[in-house]
Amino acid sequence: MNATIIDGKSFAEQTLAQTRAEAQALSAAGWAPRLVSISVGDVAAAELYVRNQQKRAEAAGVGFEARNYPASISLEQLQGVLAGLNADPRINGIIIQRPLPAHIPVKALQKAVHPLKDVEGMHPASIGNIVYNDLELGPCTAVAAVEILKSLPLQMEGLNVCVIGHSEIVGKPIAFLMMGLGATVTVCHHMTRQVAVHSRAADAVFVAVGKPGLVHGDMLKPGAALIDIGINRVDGRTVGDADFDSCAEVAGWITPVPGGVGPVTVSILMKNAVRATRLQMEHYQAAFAAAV
Ligand SMILES: NC(=O)C1=CN([C@@H]2O[C@H](COP(=O)(O)OP(=O)(O)OC[C@H]3O[C@@H](n4cnc5c(N)ncnc54)[C@H](OP(=O)(O)O)[C@@H]3O)[C@@H](O)[C@H]2O)C=CC1
Ligand SMILES: Nc1nc(=O)c2c([nH]1)NC[C@@H]1CN(c3ccc(C(=O)N[C@@H](CCC(=O)O)C(=O)O)cc3)C=[N+]21
Repeated sequence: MNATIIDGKSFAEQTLAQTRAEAQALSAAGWAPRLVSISVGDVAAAELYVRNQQKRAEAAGVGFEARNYPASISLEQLQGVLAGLNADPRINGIIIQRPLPAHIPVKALQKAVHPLKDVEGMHPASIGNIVYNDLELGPCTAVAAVEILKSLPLQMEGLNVCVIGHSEIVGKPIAFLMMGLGATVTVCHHMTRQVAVHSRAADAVFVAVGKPGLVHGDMLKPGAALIDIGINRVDGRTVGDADFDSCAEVAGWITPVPGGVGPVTVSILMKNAVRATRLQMEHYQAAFAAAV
């Protein structure tokens, strides 16, 4: 094996330690950070994520409440729930777990989360801000994947990057973040003719598709960094989108699954929760100062 295995757990711990200190300071000021997670219908897909969020929130000193709504709930009812959470000053962040049932349009729901409580960075306004390189509340998974790459001894300017998968939540924001850092970005998806042609030319490959074994060692340039974002359950085990063994032979660095991007994503979510709480406190203080 050639690749250095990137330790996402210890990376996440560093971020969490900082977040814990900030959460304590906010709590002392009467602004204890608090998150609400909303799952609708089939909760299995996001269950692991929610469980890890709950655990990490407790460790970071962030309040956490997981809510499940039945698949029969309407968009209007969910918008009502969100309006209540937006208006509640004790709630500082709202996470809408994906996937949602087919009758709930995800964009309409994300739009109903107040932008200051959008801890996953998925409100159309937050997504739009990425184009302006304004990352106050960036989308956690994309930010996590990019922060991992930034920690490697590679120069981001001019780096040839291949992103496989172009979802709104992962692939597209990664492409924008990397462009913002000066990389040259190629984005592949299910209509791309030969993904291997693009991935083999890249110094860094991000993969977020949801297909185990999609990326093989022969699709990589020797020494490249491989950031595997996929989370798949196969025979009761969690695996990524890369065939780990063959990729580790060729890559210079590789993120394992589990223990790679996943824990870092959760730590960025907690960081965003603290940041959102601080923004809300400042917003409130400014409004109060203007009123007196
Ligand atoms: N670690 C973490 O924190 C997170 C991990 N994940 C994981 O990442 C993976 C992707 O999630 P998500 O982005 O939400 O998934 P989506 O299903 O929304 O998107 C998958 C993307 O992969 C593309 N795709 C499908 N088949 C191929 C192919 N053969 N070659 C290249 N691209 C292809 C699709 O393209 P098209 O639209 O054109 O079909 C689409 O853009 C999942 O395993 C998920 O569990 C997700 C979020 C967070
Ligand atoms: N709105 C929304 N945002 C998401 O980011 C989102 C989502 N919905 N729906 C579900 C997927 C999946 N996902 C995971 C993130 C981290 C781990 C994680 O922490 N995994 C650990 C543990 C794995 C294990 O123990 O098996 C690891 O990779 O080491 C898992 C899964 C986020 N997703």
